[in-house]
Amino acid sequence: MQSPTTTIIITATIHNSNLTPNFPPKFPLNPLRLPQEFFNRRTTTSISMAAASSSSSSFSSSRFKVNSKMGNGDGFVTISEYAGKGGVDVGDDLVVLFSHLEYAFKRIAALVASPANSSLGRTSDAAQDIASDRDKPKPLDIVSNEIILSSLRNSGKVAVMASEEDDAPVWIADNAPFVVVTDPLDGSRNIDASIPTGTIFGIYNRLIELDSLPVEEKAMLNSLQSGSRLIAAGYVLYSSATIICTTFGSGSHAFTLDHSTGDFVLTHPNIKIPPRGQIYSVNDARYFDWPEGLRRYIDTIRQGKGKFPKKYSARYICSLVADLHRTLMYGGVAMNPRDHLRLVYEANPLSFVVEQAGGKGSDGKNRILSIQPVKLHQRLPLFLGSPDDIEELESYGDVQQTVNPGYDV
Ligand SMILES: O=P(O)(O)OC[C@H]1O[C@](O)(COP(=O)(O)O)[C@@H](O)[C@@H]1O
Repeated sequence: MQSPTTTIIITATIHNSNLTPNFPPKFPLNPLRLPQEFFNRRTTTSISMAAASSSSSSFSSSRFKVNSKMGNGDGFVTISEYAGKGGVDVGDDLVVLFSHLEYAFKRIAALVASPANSSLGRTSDAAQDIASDRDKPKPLDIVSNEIILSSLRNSGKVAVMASEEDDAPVWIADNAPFVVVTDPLDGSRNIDASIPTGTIFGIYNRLIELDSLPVEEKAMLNSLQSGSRLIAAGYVLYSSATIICTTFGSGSHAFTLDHSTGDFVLTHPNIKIPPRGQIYSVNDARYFDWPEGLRRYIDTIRQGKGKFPKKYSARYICSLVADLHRTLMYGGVAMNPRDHLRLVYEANPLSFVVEQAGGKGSDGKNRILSIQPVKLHQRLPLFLGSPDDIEELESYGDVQQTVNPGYDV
């Protein structure tokens, strides 16, 4: 289905005396395997990162630098190296958990890219018979959920996992330090068209003050922590490249899967979302179900009559992680104005990443990370993006879609 990052290795002998003496290149044309000089030029630039902002964090990572000394001296920095003692030092427990998560993400990347699994993207006949709801979990969602659960169990570091695919949180181990919330495979209904999909995850400390409660109760309360208590979060984009974009509370950083080594290597350190973009991302077939304020906002920026005096362009993949990743790179606003996306599994982790990149996450009125979840599968409108764009959008007041008739596609 989806193709993994492609490594082109030029092996042909070129018989053309007009070509420069340096051609053909003696190295594989893999962007993650550029010649040492090239990578050194980029990595010798030290990158300062702001102090961790979450007071509940179990580690402290005041100011730190990423430079060419980090890693194995080959110019590559893996997530473990970045997060480990030579890097930001988030603590051994979190480094171990991440290495197990990475394994799960690689398995899901292989799964969504495998021709053998194309039928898993469809809702099973049995499921179709009992429900017309388009939210019905598909086999790929379920398999991805099991992959993540198995990695979390094997890590020994997770007390409870709450997943969009499960009705209730799964208690895993009594004394393990972390709580993981996840949407294992978002956008899976796009899979038959090879459109990018994603995993979303958030990590909290286990609340030890709840340890004496019955299992079901402590599982639920640990999972309902406010987004402001996240100690790490991120998303994985399964697209032309497989990318983990993550934050430990001190900037957002993206690591790209190098298929030649199986490592996720740091390719986008300290991402900064542009303060304003020129792209809006929304399913605007819903225009006539929108409230007046949102219609006016979109009409205004389309015509270049907003605070930014240029006409905006529209982009909408209908795959949240992909729409957000583009927004982080280019700026603008990605939104779903109806109460469709989940606070615990989607809005909170993604807002943490966006805020750490200098952007904003809002429900149209309030900062997402300050909303206390009251239900595990709570849904809400979600607006993520450049700070100036989100502020302008919020200034229209009436931007949350309350009409939600349910949509077939
Ligand atoms: O139908 P809408 O409102 O455009 O929703 C699209 C959004 O739904 C999602 O597919 C998630 O919904 P599901 O949980 O039903 O898969 C996102 O990836 C996407 O951004």
